[in-house]
Amino acid sequence: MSDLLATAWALEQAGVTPAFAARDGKAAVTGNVALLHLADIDLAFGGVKALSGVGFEAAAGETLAIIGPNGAGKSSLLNVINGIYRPQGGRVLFEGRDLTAKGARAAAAAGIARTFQNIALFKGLSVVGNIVTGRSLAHRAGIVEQVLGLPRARREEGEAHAAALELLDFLGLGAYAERPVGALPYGLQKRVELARALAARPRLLLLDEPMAGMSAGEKQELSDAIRAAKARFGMTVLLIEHDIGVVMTLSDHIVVLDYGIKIADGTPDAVRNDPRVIEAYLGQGH
Ligand SMILES: Nc1ncnc2c1ncn2[C@@H]1O[C@H](COP(=O)(O)OP(=O)(O)OP(=O)(O)O)[C@@H](O)[C@H]1O
Repeated sequence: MSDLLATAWALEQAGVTPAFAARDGKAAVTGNVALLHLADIDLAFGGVKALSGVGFEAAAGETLAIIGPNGAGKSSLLNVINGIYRPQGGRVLFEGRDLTAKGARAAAAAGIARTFQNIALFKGLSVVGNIVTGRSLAHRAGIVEQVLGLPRARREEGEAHAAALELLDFLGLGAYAERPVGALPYGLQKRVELARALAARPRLLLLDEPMAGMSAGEKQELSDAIRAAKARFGMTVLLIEHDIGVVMTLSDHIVVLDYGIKIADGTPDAVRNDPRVIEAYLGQGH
């Protein structure tokens, strides 16, 4: 454990909020303040060690890619960050708040949203209907009010619908708003999933293999949509991606895992030339 982390934990024990964002004022790669800080994460499934002592920082506003061969622990790491998995060791700090093992609802409420490797949309529901569900966390009216259609619930529903349409227009999906999601081509469904995650107005957006199964043209469109969304909403993006070309053009910062261990952490240029990274990929036949 670093001295800094030990100090922060001691402060927390004493009831003082740890201020990782103030770590020399900066995060490692981009020089911005750290939004997410993972420290010494250990995760095992029975005898299988999925993650061993993994730690890194994501700076506010950067695009961070997690890469590594199959089985390296990438999806497990994402599930630790958004509270689905409870690590056996280590800490997840988001904006200085300890989210470790607090669960997926706490992570979502703190401002972390995600998309899934296999599209997780309601296929029979319209595109706009799917986006409105992405905003549900922001709804303040209770379920009883919603069922009874009381004024605040009705107003919030109207606002959510208008905001969803605006978001769809922004992502070039306005023409599909009333179409059932299941009837759209795969590339458009992936963009709808991005729109749904953005509807929650996250400060950290987790993307699990967003380009999987896409054509070159669809990858380009989704990359452009991610860049445009970042420019408009200013959030931090953390993505898992196998397409190294996409990773190199989209990311400011890359963390490389191999067998559950972090083997590299730096800028695309530094990581691309790292002998350990080259060996990990060549050794696995990538
Ligand atoms: N729910 C689970 N139960 C048991 N073992 C698991 C579980 N999830 C992951 N593992 C194991 O943990 C290790 C890391 O898996 P993980 O899916 O996180 O890797 P990954 O880098 O995302 O792989 P891929 O690129 O193939 O998606 C693997 O050995 C995997 O078999």
